[in-house]
Parts: sequence; structure tokens; C-alpha cells
Amino acid sequence: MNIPIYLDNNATTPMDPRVLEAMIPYFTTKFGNAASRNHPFGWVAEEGVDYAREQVAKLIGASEKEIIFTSGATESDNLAIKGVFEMYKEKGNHIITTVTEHKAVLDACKHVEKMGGRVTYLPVKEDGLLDLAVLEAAMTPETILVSVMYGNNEIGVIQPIKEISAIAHKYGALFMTDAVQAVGKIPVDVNRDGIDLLALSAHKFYGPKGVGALYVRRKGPRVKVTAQMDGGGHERGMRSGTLNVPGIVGLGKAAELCGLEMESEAKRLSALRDKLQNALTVLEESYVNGNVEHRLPHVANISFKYVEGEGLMMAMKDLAVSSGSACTSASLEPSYVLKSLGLSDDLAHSSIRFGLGRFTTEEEVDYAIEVTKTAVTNLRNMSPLWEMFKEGIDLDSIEWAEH
Ligand SMILES: Cc1ncc(COP(=O)(O)O)c(C=O)c1O
Repeated sequence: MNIPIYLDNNATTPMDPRVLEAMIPYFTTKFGNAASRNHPFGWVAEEGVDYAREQVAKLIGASEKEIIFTSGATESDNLAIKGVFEMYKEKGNHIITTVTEHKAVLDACKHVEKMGGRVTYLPVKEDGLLDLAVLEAAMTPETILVSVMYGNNEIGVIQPIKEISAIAHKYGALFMTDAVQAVGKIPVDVNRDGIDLLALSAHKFYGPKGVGALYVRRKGPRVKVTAQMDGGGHERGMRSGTLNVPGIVGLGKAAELCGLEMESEAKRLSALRDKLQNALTVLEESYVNGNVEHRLPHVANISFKYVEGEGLMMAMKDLAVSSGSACTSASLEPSYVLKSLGLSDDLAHSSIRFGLGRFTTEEEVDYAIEVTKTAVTNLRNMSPLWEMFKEGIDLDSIEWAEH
């Protein structure tokens, strides 16, 4: 089997070899438990963790004491949403989020509803951005938390975080953001952006899988979350469990490298992404999904009309990309993010997310352009719908019989 070219960096990123190098001693000689206070094995491990805490804090403009290490962003999202609800439910029981959030946020919100909370799932505009007037209209005196993601994992759209947090604060609510796709890719600063809680994950920025962090503001205001894991009281009581020291050291190193290289990397990747996007939108009836101005530098989500989705994925086996379909147990469902922008099921299915990354080369992008163009053109040549479209028949006006 040919190994496909990896353009799925929103799903996960390959680990940077420099990160692995930093981690290795913590699997071997520096194997201590960071909570062991009585001997040097523990101290050395704790030193590694403390340094990583500084590295992570620096990347997002926080202070070390505001970083809680977790097993990844799913846990961070859950801890933030359920933890805030439990801590502040006497103050109010209302949470606001958007329909395009990751399942880790949406499902944590569903859990809150089961616990007696009320959650408003706001729609987004056609370009994927949240309408600030719609947010403001949804705020109530009962609202304790607004949770809006920083950059979307499917379309890359960057929300107006500063404006959103200002609205949340105006009504006395906390602001939380799932910044998994944005941290390490664009400058994120918790103070500039008015963020009270922020979820991040190492494997999305060239670190190891299974480790992440939750930023919890300590000053102006001091934010508290109820722990979701009971035990030894690690991480200042907010997240019990022996720390994954090698993983945390890797997270720290990955954060440091992003801080140093993010700016030049973003320039290089957005140029490559634009090259890919421009070459593919030359094809007729192809559309870029989501706002293209407020977008992460490495992502392009493109729909190809009159191309059958499954056929497209089959024809693109040489590229590791994501489609606008999600596998559920029974069938292929169109992406709920693309649907929320107003795309039809068919168009969502025939959409491809290209996610470039640190190790993507220009040759790979050129190859991806050729593979995609050929796939789309060949599939359309076999499509009766495409033929009808080329004959000038208005397909949108046809009422198709139900099967
Ligand atoms: C926006 C977003 N939030 C949360 C997650 C979950 O992160 P993790 O894999 O660290 O649990 C992901 C990963 O797919 C994501 O893209």
C-alpha cells in the first residue's frame, strides 16, 4: 500500500522529533512520580512538570498557577463546563454555546442539561461566524458561562473571541473557549482576549497524544471549577491523578516550539494553503466553506458540487484528508458543522478538509492539487447530474421523486 500524503493536521499532528527528545529521559532515568516529595526522583519529575507549566503558560499569556494538566482537550472541555456549572449553579443555571462546537463541548453541555441546567445552542452565520447581536440577545441574568470555540476544527473559522468575551462579561458570565485548533497556530492571549477558561491539547500542535491542559483564570476574577475526578488532590485539587510527566514535558516543549516558530510557520502554511485553494477553486462549482478572512492559516475546507462524496474519498486514497461526512454506527452522516452553514447533505458529503502542517512540503501540496483535480474531473465525467448541469438544466428547480 502506498502511504498517503498527510493533510489531516486538524485531526492530529505528527510529533516533532524535538518534542520526543525532550520526553525520553522522563520515560527512563527521570521516571519519578512528580508527587513524591521525599526523594530526588520525585523532585526531578516535578521540576520537569514545573518547567512545562511555564512553557504552556507563556504560549497563551497566562501564569503557571493557572495551568491545570489533563489527559487532553476532551477532559479539559468537560472539566470546564461541568466544573463551572457545579461551582456556580446557585448563581444561575444557564450556559450559552454554539452549534458548531466540538462534540466534547456539545456533549458536556448535554450532560449539564441532564443535571438541571439550561443550555442555548446558538446558530452561526453562513460563514461560520457567530452573530454578536444574537449572542447578546441570548444573555440572561441566569447565564453563568459562554463557551465559544476559538478556531473551528472543520472549517478553520476564527471567532471574534475578544468581542464575545466582552459580551459575556458585560452580563456577569464567565467566558470559556475550546482553543484546541488555535493554540500554537495563531497568537492566543488569555488577557488580551478576556478568556476565563481555555482548553488545549498537545497532539494538535506537534506534541504527544493523551495530554492537554485547562487554563483557569486566577485574577480578575478568580475562577473556580468543581473537580470531576476525586482522588489525591493533584493540580490544586482540580484534577486528581498521577501526572503524566513525559506527556506534560512533551506538551511544554511543543508549546515552546510553537511560540518560537508559529509566526513564520503560519506565513509559510497560509501561502501553501492559498496555493491549494486557488488551484482547486479554478474548478467550476467548487466552494470554500467558512469565512476566508478570519481563518486559521493551515486549513481549507472545499466543496465540489456534482461529485459523489464516497466516490471522491475513494478516488483520493493517496491523500490522507477528512471528508464532510462522519461515520456513525449505521451510516455516513453529513457533517453537522457544514450543515449549520446551510450546506445540503450532498454538498456536505462532497466536501474535503485539507489540513496542512509543520511537515507539509510544497511538493506534497502540488501533488494534492493534481490528485484532487483528477478525482473531481473523472467523477464528474461519470455523473449524469454534471452532464445535465453542463447542458444548462437548472437542477435546483427539479423536484426529485422520493425513494
Ligand atoms: C476543537 C476540538 N476540541 C476538542 C478536541 C478533543 O481533543 P482531544 O483529542 O485532546 O481529546 C478536538 C480534537 O479533535 C478538537 O478539534
